Amino acid sequence: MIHAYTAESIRSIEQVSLDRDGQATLMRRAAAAVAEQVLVALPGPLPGRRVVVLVGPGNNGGDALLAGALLRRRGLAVTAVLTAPDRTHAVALAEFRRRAGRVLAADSRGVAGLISGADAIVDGLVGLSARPPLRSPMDALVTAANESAAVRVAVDLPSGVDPATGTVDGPVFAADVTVTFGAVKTGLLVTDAAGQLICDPIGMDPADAPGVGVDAVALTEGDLDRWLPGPGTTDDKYSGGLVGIVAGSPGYPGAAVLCTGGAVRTRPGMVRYAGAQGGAVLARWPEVVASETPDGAGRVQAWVVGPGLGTDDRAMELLRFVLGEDVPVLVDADALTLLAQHPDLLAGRAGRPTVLTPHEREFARIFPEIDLADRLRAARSAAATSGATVLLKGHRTVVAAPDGTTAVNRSGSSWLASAGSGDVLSGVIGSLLATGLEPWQAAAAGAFLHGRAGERAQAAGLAGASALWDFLGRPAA
Ligand SMILES: NC(=O)C1=CN([C@@H]2O[C@H](COP(=O)(O)OP(=O)(O)OC[C@H]3O[C@@H](n4cnc5c(N)ncnc54)[C@H](O)[C@@H]3O)[C@@H](O)[C@H]2O)[C@@H](O)CC1
Ligand SMILES: [K+]
Repeated sequence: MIHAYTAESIRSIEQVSLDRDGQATLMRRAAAAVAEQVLVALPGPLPGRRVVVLVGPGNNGGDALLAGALLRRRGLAVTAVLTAPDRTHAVALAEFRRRAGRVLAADSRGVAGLISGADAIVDGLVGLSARPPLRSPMDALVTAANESAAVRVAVDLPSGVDPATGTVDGPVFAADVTVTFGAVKTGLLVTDAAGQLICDPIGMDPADAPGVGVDAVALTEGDLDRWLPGPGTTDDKYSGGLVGIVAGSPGYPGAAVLCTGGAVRTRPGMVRYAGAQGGAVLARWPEVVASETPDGAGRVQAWVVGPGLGTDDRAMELLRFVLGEDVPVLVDADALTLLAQHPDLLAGRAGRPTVLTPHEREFARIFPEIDLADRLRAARSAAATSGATVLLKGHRTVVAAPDGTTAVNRSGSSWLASAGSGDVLSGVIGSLLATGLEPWQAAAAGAFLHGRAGERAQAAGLAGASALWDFLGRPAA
């Protein structure tokens, strides 16, 4: 699991190391970590390779200059472009000059050509103290860097990203690799500008800083192995999780099949389908037990309601029934539209585990007063006000529990933005809810599995939401 921290927490963690090791040591370690990644990213003979280091006025620029000095020692041709020559980190600049690095002011002639012809660009414009949007000349340098074919390496954070929220306002350095120090900043989980994320402790340890807590997490494969062990010899269909699906309507029979498939392929428990599309569901999933209505379905340990359900009176009746049940309920798609029209339904579930899985348009319908610009804050405030766990879909899906526990999903590809993909996700999360995972765990693990299935389907050259089914299981060792 990746733990991420607010910028304020990072500063507290950093302070402990600063007091112990001193700033010069931390900067040297940071610079070494950055230089190493530039070398990794530039295969082949190194002497003469052209590196441009973009240098802002703070310590982030200092790290970048010291990394540039190390690269000079390896024989690379390094030019530092200074955005504020009179406020540049003096010690780092002196070291860079001592290694015969070339120094230019950002407004010098030839900077644009250097950037476009570089083999690697190191972004040391702004780090932890960044307050986007980037001001001139940083904005223009970042735009030029993004147009270059060079490998882009960000120091601590891609400039243009808000460290706390991951939001972007204006140009942002589109990093291939981000080398971050001490601990991951929350914004790095949310942004898609960071590329490959490498966290070098440089001697910092969150455990050293009293009172510092994790702000958000991102799951990794190991978490899934821990949370979802394979079935044991004493397991039966009940211990594997028994999920009920209320989905599909005459207009959208496919949603019932897609959603049920997500559940069938996620856990080895049992899936019940309750609704009018039992014929279509059973034709594809013979292992499912189908009934006409949820009240006649028999025992379930969690319900999923909404995909393709429609928004007519019948759909409303089904939603009312399911929300009246005591087991965990996941509300998706058309059922979210109905919830937006009848907020009382959710209020009536106080204390019973509920998961909402809106995309941004659905979210805006249910929570019209919440600003979506900061997706992390939006999901958190929706969870706090509704009492439900909220999974806000997006390129980086965010899951927030009512108590503020937050996960950001880092698996997946844009391939997942296809029709029916969300129906599969609901089925996946429903089956995880039925195994007894906490709602935020089920939602976060479901988003991870779904994203990973998207990556694997894409790698196999397959498209269409039903392709996800075959890739939800544990990858073969
Ligand atoms: N404190 C320490 O001892 C260490 C700090 N480290 C580095 O230091 C960085 C933080 O350094 P600083 O606090 O000096 O600040 P930064 O280097 O992040 O930012 C420098 C300055 O940029 C300006 N700025 C902010 N937003 C801007 C915008 N949108 N447009 C234009 N200018 C903007 C501000 O005046 C800010 O003070 C970390 O990200 C990391 O790279 C590392 O060297 C590890 C040790
Ligand atoms: K940076």
